[in-house]
Amino acid sequence: MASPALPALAELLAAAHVVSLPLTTRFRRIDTREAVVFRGPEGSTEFSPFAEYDDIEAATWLAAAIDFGWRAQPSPLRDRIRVNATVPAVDASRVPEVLALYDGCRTAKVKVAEAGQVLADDVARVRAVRAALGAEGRIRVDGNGGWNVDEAEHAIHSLAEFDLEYVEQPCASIAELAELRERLHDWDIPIAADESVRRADDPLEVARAGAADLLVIKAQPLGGVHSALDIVGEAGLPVVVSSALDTSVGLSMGAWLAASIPTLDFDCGLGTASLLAADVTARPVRAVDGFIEVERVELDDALLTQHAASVERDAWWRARISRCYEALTTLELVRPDR
Ligand SMILES: O=C(O)CCC(=O)C1=CC=C[C@@H](O)[C@@H]1C(=O)O
Ligand SMILES: [Mg+2]
Repeated sequence: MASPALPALAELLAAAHVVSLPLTTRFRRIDTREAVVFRGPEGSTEFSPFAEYDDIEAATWLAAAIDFGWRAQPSPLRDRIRVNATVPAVDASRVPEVLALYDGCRTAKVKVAEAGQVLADDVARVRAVRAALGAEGRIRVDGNGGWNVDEAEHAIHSLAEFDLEYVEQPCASIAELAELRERLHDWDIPIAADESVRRADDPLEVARAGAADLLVIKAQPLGGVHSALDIVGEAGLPVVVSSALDTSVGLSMGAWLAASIPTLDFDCGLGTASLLAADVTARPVRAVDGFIEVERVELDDALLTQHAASVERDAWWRARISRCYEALTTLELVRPDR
């Protein structure tokens, strides 16, 4: 499929606001989230690849921002999305305080396998989540590729008593996921792929390899709503739409994607506005009674000014946008299938 025409770089830069938002809880080893939000002709949109991503990887996130801000979106099939609470790798004693940030969520995703922690930390955290949610609650864990196959097998056996809905990216590689899936065959614990989708050269490889039971799908890393929908259609596996720790604008992109997927059986990881201590809109996309609304987000000028990034960071992001824009014109060489 040919890429739609890009807006001019000058138009993108003129529409851009670079912000730095404090987090309520340390997550992915960061305390502030930097993002660029834009007022596009179709509505507000976001570009917020993590700082360590190179320009080629970040260019796909820019394609997503352009898609959502400059291109008409599919008609949503639902007007609200059920979301999960996201529990960072905090001490078990902090679990009630973190869960309290998510109004009415019946599902929690718990970070495990954090560098510098041990399995007992994970077990204590997941135990505290089960105690807080009760028997009806759904618990999934996310290892972010932090275990090898033996460690993952051992950890999952230790966590199985808490009745896991699935385990997200327990190991880093597709080959490891496939082996672990074999070993867990009799345990009936599904494996979800996240990094093996969003950071892979080919997001469908993990599905083709039969290395996962479901896919975690994120709008920005997959090039936007249209592109992610194509991937979901081709993968033929159940999916969970999740955030990239976006501002409410990026979350609205994720919500739009989730609302456009015909079958959505899992609660989505789009409740993460609760991890931000500030946002770019007066009406943040936060869980109410366990759901977020599917709607366009209005940027708030006062908040954009209040949380504007420093002059240096603003210049860094604008230079990054310019380089990614340049890379977008050559991206087809990198990903010939899209
Ligand atoms: O899925 C969720 O519940 C929230 C989003 C989330 O966990 C993540 C957002 C951003 C970066 C990732 O490290 C992380 C993830 O691994 O899924
Ligand atoms: Mg993940």
